[in-house]
This record gives sequence, structure tokens and C-alpha cells, in this order.
Amino acid sequence: MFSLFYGLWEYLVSKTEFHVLILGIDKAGKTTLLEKLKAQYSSVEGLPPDRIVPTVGLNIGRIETSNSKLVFWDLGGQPGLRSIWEKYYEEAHAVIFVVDASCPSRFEDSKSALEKVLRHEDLHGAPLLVLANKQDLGDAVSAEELARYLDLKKLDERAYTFEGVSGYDGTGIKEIVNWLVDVMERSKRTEMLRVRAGVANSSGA
Ligand SMILES: Nc1nc2c(ncn2[C@@H]2O[C@H](COP(=O)(O)OP(=O)(O)OP(=O)(O)O)[C@@H](O)[C@H]2O)c(=O)[nH]1
Ligand SMILES: [Mg+2]
Repeated sequence: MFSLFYGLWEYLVSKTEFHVLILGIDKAGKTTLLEKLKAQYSSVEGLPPDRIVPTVGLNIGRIETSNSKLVFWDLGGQPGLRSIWEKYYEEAHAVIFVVDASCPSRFEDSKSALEKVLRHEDLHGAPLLVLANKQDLGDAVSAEELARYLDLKKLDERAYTFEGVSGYDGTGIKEIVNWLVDVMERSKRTEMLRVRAGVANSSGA
């Protein structure tokens, strides 16, 4: 009986855990953003920008909000490392795609990388958050301008938004976490991943 009540109590107070994939071409600022997120939402002090090196493996960052746990997976964006991204698609609840908004000469590379990500069936229905990063720089284009360039309007079916952010000064970080939690809680993909995890657990029992 105790275990029944304990199980119910645990179910009621436990926080849902979401997996968020951080993608984007090299030097977009993914790792710097992740460190800023960690600094703002957890007791872990983030690495300062001058100690961050290009990512080769996987960086993991965990934060908690009032009702959810978010696990961020940050991968390297160098051309030779992008083939690794798809290994993480199946388990991701949502995708953040980071673009260096101050570097138009690389927008085309970002656009084709994003299109390839969105074509992959393992990411079917995953909410998408496009970030126009480095807004602290005077020449950065706005999130709206970047969204037009990336032709995000054609993504009607998928839950998506775009936001101007800065991994240096923290602009936009609260807004992106709020949007992610809200959209992942309501997303059909979250439901699908929950059902799949339940099936896997019961068949393993
Ligand atoms: N001004 C400015 N520079 C930034 C910002 N975010 C990152 N940078 C700089 O951009 C460069 C690349 O940052 P990273 O965070 O390593 O980029 P990344 O996307 O993780 O790169 P890969 O790991 O190679 O895929 C570094 O020199 C950072 O200091 C930002 O918000 N503003
Ligand atoms: Mg990195």
C-alpha cells in the first residue's frame, strides 16, 4: 500500500524531462549559449566565452524550471561533424537551430544545413526554435530578417518560432526557455516519445 501511495506521490511531484538538441553550423555560438543558459538556470557556473573551444564531441547541459527538467545536447557544427547530428534525432523533443546573425556570408550554409535537418523523418513533428545569435554585435540582422532569409514561413505544419539572442549578454534566454517548455508540454511529439518509452519499459520488464 505504501509503495502505491509513494508511486502516486512520486508521479505527481516528478518533473517531465525534455531533450533539446542544439544544432547549427560551426561558430554559430551554440556552446556559448549553452553555458549562458546553465549560468542563468542552474547553480553550475557556465564557462566564460574565452575558455570555450570548438565542439568535437557532445556537450550536455541540464537545467530545471518550476515544472520541467531540460537536458540540452550541444553538438559540433563543423562540416565533417554534421553527420553525427542524426544519431540524436530520435530522442529529441525539440530542436534549437543557432545562426550567427552577424555573418551573412554563412547564411546559405546555415540554410541548407537547416533544410537537411528538417527533412529527416526522425525529427518528424519536433518543434523548432531558430535563434539569430550575437545580437550584441551592431551588424547582426534581426530574427525577423533571418526568418525571411531562411524561408521559415513554409514550415506551417511544424510548431516553430524565431528569436534574437546573445550568448554573451543573455538577451532572449528567458524567452527561449519559456517557449520551449510551453510548446514541448503540448506537443504531439512529446506524447509519441512518452508512449514509445512506456512500451520500451513494459516490454523490458
Ligand atoms: N559577439 C558575440 N560572439 C559570440 C556569441 N556567441 C559566441 N560568440 C563567439 O563565436 C565564436 C564561436 O562560439 P562557439 O560557442 O564555440 O560556437 P559553436 O556554435 O559552439 O561552434 P562549434 O562547436 O564549432 O560548432 C567564439 O569566438 C565565441 O566567443 C555572442 O552572443 N556574441
Ligand atoms: Mg560548440
